[in-house]
Amino acid sequence: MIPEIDLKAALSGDRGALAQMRVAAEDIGFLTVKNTAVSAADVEIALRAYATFFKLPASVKQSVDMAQTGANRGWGASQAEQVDPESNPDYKQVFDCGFELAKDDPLRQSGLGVYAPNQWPQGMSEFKQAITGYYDQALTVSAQILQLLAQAIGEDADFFTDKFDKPMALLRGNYYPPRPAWAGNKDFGIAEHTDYGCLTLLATDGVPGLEVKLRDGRWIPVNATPGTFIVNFGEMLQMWTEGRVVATSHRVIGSKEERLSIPMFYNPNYSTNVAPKGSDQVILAGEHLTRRFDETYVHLQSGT
Ligand SMILES: O=C(O)CCC(=O)C(=O)O
Ligand SMILES: [Fe+2]
Repeated sequence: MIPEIDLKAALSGDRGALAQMRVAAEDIGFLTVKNTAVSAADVEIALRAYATFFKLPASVKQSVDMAQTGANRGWGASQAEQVDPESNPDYKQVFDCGFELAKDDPLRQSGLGVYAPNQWPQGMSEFKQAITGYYDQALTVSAQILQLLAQAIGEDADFFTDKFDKPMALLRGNYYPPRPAWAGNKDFGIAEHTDYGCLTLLATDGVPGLEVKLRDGRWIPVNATPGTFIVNFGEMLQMWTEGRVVATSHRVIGSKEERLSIPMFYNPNYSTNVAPKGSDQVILAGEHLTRRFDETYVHLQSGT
């Protein structure tokens, strides 16, 4: 039911893959992708690095707690994020890192949270190396998938290219501990939500957990083992394409088994106009994204 695309074949012009891409983008909002330049072993390196980080004592993780910097860089504790106002804050923990601007880029002085400096825990150079290595790989694959998407929806293959040369791309490690004994029906690993940006490239450790909401309201599981990826589209792209590309709700309830997932949230340059294509409005990608982050992070909400 969820289309699966062979990326290598698709990039060499397989028409069937483009048709699949169109169904994924316009109907379901999800696809799985295999045969990319990122191998299972590459993903395992990133998974192992995150696993090591999340097992550190809370006191060490607190040294890079994002609640201290006000930007989404570093560690986010359990309950730091509430993606669904109807549910309780999520019980997952996260570690976020983002795009590194060039040293002489004037945007570095801008103080924009979406380009904030990364926060790496002291004395863990292997962790930093593993995660930044995977970050670059995930950027490449995300850009390739967007190229296909552009073609699938009738744009030039390079429609997105210059709009993503300083991408507000956020790589996240999600750690879901076993579902806590106290968890009730308003508690989730991550509650029902749609992603905020354009494209999400998700790797997981293979433990099931992700569920996607169909139009009839049924929830179906989607799984991918290291080396294959789950891809979905976000609210910004839905708005930009006048609803042609759909942002589909998803969630993780969680189970007895702990689980790791690694989404790359791939978003355009801050100043890209992502207003509906046919309109004469101007909506800056960076402002749109910042507003959605502010609504989600418990530490950025006023009165809490
Ligand atoms: O862990 C997953 O499978 C999904 C995570 C997710 O939806 C998110 O981080 O936005
Ligand atoms: Fe998500």
